[in-house]
Amino acid sequence: MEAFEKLEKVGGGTYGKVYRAREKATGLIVALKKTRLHEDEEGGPPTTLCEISILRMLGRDPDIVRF
Ligand SMILES: Nc1ncnc2c1ncn2[C@@H]1O[C@H](COP(=O)(O)OP(=O)(O)OP(=O)(O)O)[C@@H](O)[C@H]1O
Repeated sequence: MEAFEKLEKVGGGTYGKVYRAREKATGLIVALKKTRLHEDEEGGPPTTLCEISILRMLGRDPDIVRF
């Protein structure tokens, strides 16, 4: 999170908030999604892991971040 500067909130879904943000190193404007993580769920919430795995599958698009 320290690598990004939050600019403003652009939306919110069931699982978290989405911010317009700037990557400090490159100046790139990105959508930053902050999800609620529950410490008692080992490895993270299933819905968040599912979304990350789908984004990884789409990872060849230059507009989608790589994990
Ligand atoms: N890449 C993006 N660029 C601009 N706005 C975005 C982006 N991603 C999300 N948003 C905004 O944030 C909102 C919430 O997105 P998020 O992915 O958290 O939830 P959702 O999938 O829309 O809803 P839910 O999780 O409830 O099904 C979106 O409706 C949209 O307004």
